[in-house]
Amino acid sequence: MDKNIDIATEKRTNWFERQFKIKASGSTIKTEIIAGITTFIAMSYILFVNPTILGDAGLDKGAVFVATALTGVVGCLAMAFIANYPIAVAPGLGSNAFFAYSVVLGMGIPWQTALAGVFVASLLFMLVTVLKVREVVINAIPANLKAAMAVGIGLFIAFTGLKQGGIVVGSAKSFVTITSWSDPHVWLTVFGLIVTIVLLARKVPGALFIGLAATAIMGVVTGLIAMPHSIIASIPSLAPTFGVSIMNIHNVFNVQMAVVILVFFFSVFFDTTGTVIGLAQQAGFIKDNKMPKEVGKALFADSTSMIAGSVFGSTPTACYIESSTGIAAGGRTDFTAVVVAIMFVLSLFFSPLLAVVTSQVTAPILIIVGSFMMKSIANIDWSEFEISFAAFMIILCVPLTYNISYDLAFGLITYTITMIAAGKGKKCIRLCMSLRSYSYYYSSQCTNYLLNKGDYSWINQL
Ligand SMILES: Nc1nc2[nH]cnc2c(=O)[nH]1
Repeated sequence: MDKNIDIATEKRTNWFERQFKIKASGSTIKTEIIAGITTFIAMSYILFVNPTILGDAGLDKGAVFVATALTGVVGCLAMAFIANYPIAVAPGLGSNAFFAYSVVLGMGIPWQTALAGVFVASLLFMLVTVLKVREVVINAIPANLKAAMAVGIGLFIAFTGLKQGGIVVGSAKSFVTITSWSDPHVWLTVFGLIVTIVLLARKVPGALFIGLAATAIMGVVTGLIAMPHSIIASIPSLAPTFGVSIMNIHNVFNVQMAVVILVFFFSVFFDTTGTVIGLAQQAGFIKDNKMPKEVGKALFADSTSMIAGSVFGSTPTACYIESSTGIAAGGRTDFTAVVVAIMFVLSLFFSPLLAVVTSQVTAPILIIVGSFMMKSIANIDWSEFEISFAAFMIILCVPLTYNISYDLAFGLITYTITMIAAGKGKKCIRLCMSLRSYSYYYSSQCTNYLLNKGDYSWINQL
């Protein structure tokens, strides 16, 4: 009898090891669990920040809370079982602020249509990954302009944070100005900002989450935020946002939405590619400076979760840079990502805490994440005027116009003018030609894939 139990346990252990290769990776189950929990703590603020930001755009907060958690579950499991990486996936901070404040409130696009745009962008992302046209996409927009977009969106997010927190206010004389400091809510934002930047500077794991929690507690203690009625409750309904993206797909066929879709697509694509390579480097997965084949699978996993997220009612997903905390804690296998997925499931019962996450509580995070995006400014070639002026126009106009289609248009038009004037017009034309020939080649590849439907071996070749 004991022998039978032993054999059964050994079989289970073998399955577990075959699946997650924990021993083979030089890790232990305990280390992987600790790594998963560490990553989750570092990123869990998104569960409360996402509903607050998307709530400003008119989405139901309870539904977005559930959509965020479910997207995290799908994303982490997809990353674990498709790419086998210890990387967590959830709706990205940055794209949600961009969705709410620029696309919906700035450009006046209904949130239902914007969500349909996220769905189309995620299909495009998946198509590009499956057809392996990574390089074409990477080369499609000049590197300097891509970097400028990230910087501009970073400035935009930080500006939104300053506005939400009440630190920067409107002015009839100078357009914007500093607050009068008479509103105590503004001081709550300042408190949160100071606590969070001190924690970040001291490299405390989960600094953003702890900063958010400290600001919310300070708000409740000082009476600036109402006490929540409870901490645990049943799961809110997903009905207000579920499937809305698909039902509104007919509204995305116009130029304005085409630009929004491209911006979502490009920002997710470059974010995921960059983050996965950075994290794979940290985990020691990159040998001989060769791009690991799992990068393609990670892009596929991310696009899968982005599709799921947009159907649930959430904004584009990202491979979370916070996964670096779990990797630093020793996480080396996909089991780390599975643990994060389990934590997301458990978090579904904590929705009442949403009530204490007001805009003063999220403002410090927006300002800080904006600063994270500034680092791309170093990738812009400031020595060549014909390049740098277009980049400058994009950076300047993203926060000032609140309208990404104008920014991209300003950037591309000034880039074309200055490049032609500098006698480098051929570079722009060559780019268009290569895009056209790639599109012919890959449309035939696409047909092949469709004819081979039912055969999923191609996932291994991503
Ligand atoms: N890479 C990445 N990490 C994040 N962590 C929180 N939001 C994001 C995001 O948009 N991208």
